[in-house]
Amino acid sequence: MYNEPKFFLYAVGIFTCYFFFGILQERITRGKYGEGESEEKFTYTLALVFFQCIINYLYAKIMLKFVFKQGEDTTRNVYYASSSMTYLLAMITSNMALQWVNYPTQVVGKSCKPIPVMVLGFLFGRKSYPIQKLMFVLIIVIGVAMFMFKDSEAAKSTEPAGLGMGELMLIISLTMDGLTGAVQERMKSEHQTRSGHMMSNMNLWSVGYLAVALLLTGEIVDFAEFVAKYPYVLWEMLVFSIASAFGQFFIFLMVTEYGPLPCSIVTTTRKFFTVLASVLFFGNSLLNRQWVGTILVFTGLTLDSIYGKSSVKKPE
Ligand SMILES: Nc1ncnc2c1ncn2[C@@H]1O[C@H](COP(=O)(O)OP(=O)(O)O)[C@@H](O)[C@H]1O
Repeated sequence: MYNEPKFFLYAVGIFTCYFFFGILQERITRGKYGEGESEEKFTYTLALVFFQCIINYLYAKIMLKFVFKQGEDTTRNVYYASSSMTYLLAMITSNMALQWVNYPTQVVGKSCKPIPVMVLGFLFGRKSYPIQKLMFVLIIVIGVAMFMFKDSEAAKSTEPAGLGMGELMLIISLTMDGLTGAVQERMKSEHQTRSGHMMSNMNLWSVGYLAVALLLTGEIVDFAEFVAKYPYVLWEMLVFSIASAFGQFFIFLMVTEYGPLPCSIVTTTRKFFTVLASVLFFGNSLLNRQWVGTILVFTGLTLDSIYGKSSVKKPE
């Protein structure tokens, strides 16, 4: 699978778009608005995701109309309704986790994603994997976590060791990622849902949920006041959402053609390569632990690409 040109193309698409996505996201959410006393931060997660989902939806619709004609969609609405809810909750809780844990901890936590995707895919997605696949995925995840883990940052954390709110948010987020994958697995096997349909419908449902949430929380009012003061933030949000739409397009191609598990392996590997590239780019050398992590990631990926192909249930 990994050596198929199409898989490689989708992976490169995800790597490239999410690279820009990350930069733009940081610019918006960590940027400083205003001067001195009146300096403010951007705290409008719901509004940002709302905007993002609208652009994702429009992009999917445009692609469906002009580029990829994907015919009739027979997918049950309950699948779209539930997977978009879990997809949103995964994004929101992983954002919320940042209030309690630092960014590196969040990334390490979320790099375990392939594990809940496998486990919940098995429990609720009617998908089973050979045991060796589970082993290879574990090797990759342990490698990524070892590579990313920052002893110094973790030691500095003000939170007591163990399960705090941040960890709880990450666990909820990972569970939601796993459930999203499980429902997508069902759409794929029962309805052969195509990428454009899945992307447009999941984002449309999400826009609906977010509209309600924006009204109920009153965030819409605060956000409108913020935009009135700093209108250029809308422009930044637009560029960010376009990067998101391009990236998500490849994500949905990957999910519908290869499945949520390979997709989560690619997105996890992407995070690893981003950090590896930045370490090397800035001329830093790898710590011993990071070398071991790197070797584990490459070993896991190689083994998975050679021996991890088959899924037990689904005839290819
Ligand atoms: N299976 C999926 N279905 C729909 N969207 C997904 C899926 N996997 C990832 N995405 C989208 O891609 C974004 C980035 O995913 P990822 O790189 O795994 O990071 P994280 O989940 O930690 O934010 C997610 O926020 C989500 O919008």
